[in-house]
Amino acid sequence: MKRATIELVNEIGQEKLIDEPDISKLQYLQGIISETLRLYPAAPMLVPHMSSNNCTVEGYCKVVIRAFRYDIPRDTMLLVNAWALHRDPNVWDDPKSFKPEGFEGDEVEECFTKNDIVLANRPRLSVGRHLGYNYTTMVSAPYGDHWRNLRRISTLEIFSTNRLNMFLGIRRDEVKYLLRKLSKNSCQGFAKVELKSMFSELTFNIIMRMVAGKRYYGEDVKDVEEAREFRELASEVLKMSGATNPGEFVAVLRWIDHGGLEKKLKGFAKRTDVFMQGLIDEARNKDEEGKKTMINHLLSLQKSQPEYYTDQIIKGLMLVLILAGTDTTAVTLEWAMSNLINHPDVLKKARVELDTQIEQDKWIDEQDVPKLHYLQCIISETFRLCPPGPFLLPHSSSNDCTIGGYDIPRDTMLLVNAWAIHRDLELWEDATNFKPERFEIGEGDPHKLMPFGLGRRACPGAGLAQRTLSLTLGSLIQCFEWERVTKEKVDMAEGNGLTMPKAIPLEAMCKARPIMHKILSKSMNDI
Ligand code: HEM
Repeated sequence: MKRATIELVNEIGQEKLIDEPDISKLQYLQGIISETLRLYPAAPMLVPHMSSNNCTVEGYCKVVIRAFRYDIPRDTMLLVNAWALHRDPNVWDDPKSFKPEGFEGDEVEECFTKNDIVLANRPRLSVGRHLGYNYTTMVSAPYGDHWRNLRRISTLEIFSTNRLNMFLGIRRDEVKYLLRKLSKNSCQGFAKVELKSMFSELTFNIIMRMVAGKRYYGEDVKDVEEAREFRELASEVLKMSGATNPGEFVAVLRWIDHGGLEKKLKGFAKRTDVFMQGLIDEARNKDEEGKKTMINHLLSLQKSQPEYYTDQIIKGLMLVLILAGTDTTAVTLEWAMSNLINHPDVLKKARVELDTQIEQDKWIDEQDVPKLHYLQCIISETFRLCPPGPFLLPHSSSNDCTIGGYDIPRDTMLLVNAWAIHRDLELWEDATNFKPERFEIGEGDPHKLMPFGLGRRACPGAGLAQRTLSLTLGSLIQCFEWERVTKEKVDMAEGNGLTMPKAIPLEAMCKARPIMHKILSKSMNDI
């Protein structure tokens, strides 16, 4: 009580009544609430869950220091004993005592750690100032109430299971466009295809159809001029968002840029803003309430809460989805296919799984994915060896802190070398080889694989990315035979860029399998 009172007086003063925006400053008060919920959870067994399909529950047991995996049949009731977990002596020090300060220590798990809070900030880079509407978008905003608000909006209005299910039709439709394009010359025999640009078109079309209901790449583009402008902007935006002034990372190099990057970013941000505003105005003028695009949805919320859902917030959200949600997924698909083509045995095993788990002649659907364990392992192994964000995104310390025994001053930029952690010989057996099987038996500590980051600032789009990856990769394996263009293995050299691209875009030989003819013969609505 005494410590909480001192914190309140220090952070708020004696005259002012506490208000909700003050809460983020009151770490000890939050510790008291967390500690109360730990010892006295209001729902000790949570609420019963029910498995709607056969599934596997995987985890890591700290008591016996090994991973476990249980096969659970459909219609099983699952009760989570939160009360017992909260008092487990293998997880908590002195579990029966009431100690709010435990939530300040580094030893406490994941999102409760002090470092997770201290490092949930972002450095103020030029990209965030110009393209990120002066650090107000979800990616660039400092840790605080505004950022929390954006995460809340995105969790509820964009990435909720309900919303993702609503957009399933778009993902299926776009994957079908891809399959059709690939099968153009490959129905009679093997044909050479360049996959990088196809994956890029797929992910841009998926995101832009979700955001604005527009297709800007490939066939069936409605407004050719608007699409051309978008494509030009998109390719520049991706280049620019990865652009950094070396001076922002190493102070000695500040002289290098002379303001060149700043100037470019400024002009470019203006053009992007005009384009996004155009899309919002168009949706507003048409007032298509029933149309289920993200813009329409956010505009309907704007009507009831105009102070919250301003045009700028909506444009920021659109931009973030385009920047963070396209190239990342496209690059992962390209690395995954490169790995598969270099490992025909893995490709074969994945196809056998698809052919046995999915009814004959039926095209894979997102609902089939939980049955496709090996496909999931291939995606995890691709993330391990080829993380699209090798350094995650830059974090910044909002206070002095200690990381692994090092004293780190406030406002230090932190880059996490996920690429190196994913190949650390102490963490992974046979670390440099592509072996999806390692994930079949569980790979120990789940935190050592971090393609989406960890903690508060972790990627909110992971669910959407996983769905798109599974459906696309599953379809490519199910519908085509794949071979290398030459006898040589696919070159796996890494190029430069914010999202780690392949240095040489992937080309491969593909031949349509019989199921492709069935898919092509059905109309979009039948499949
Ligand atoms: C394979 C696909 C993807 C990968 C590997 C990936 C990876 C990441 C990583 C590493 C971060 C930074 C985490 C950190 O700061 O520590 C991040 C942040 C973010 N990602 Fe993703 N991402 C992917 C797809 C997506 C998609 C599809 C979307 C949305 C459509 C998305 C939206 C975001 C946003 C908004 C952030 C910023 C979160 C914040 O700062 O609060 N990502 N992502």
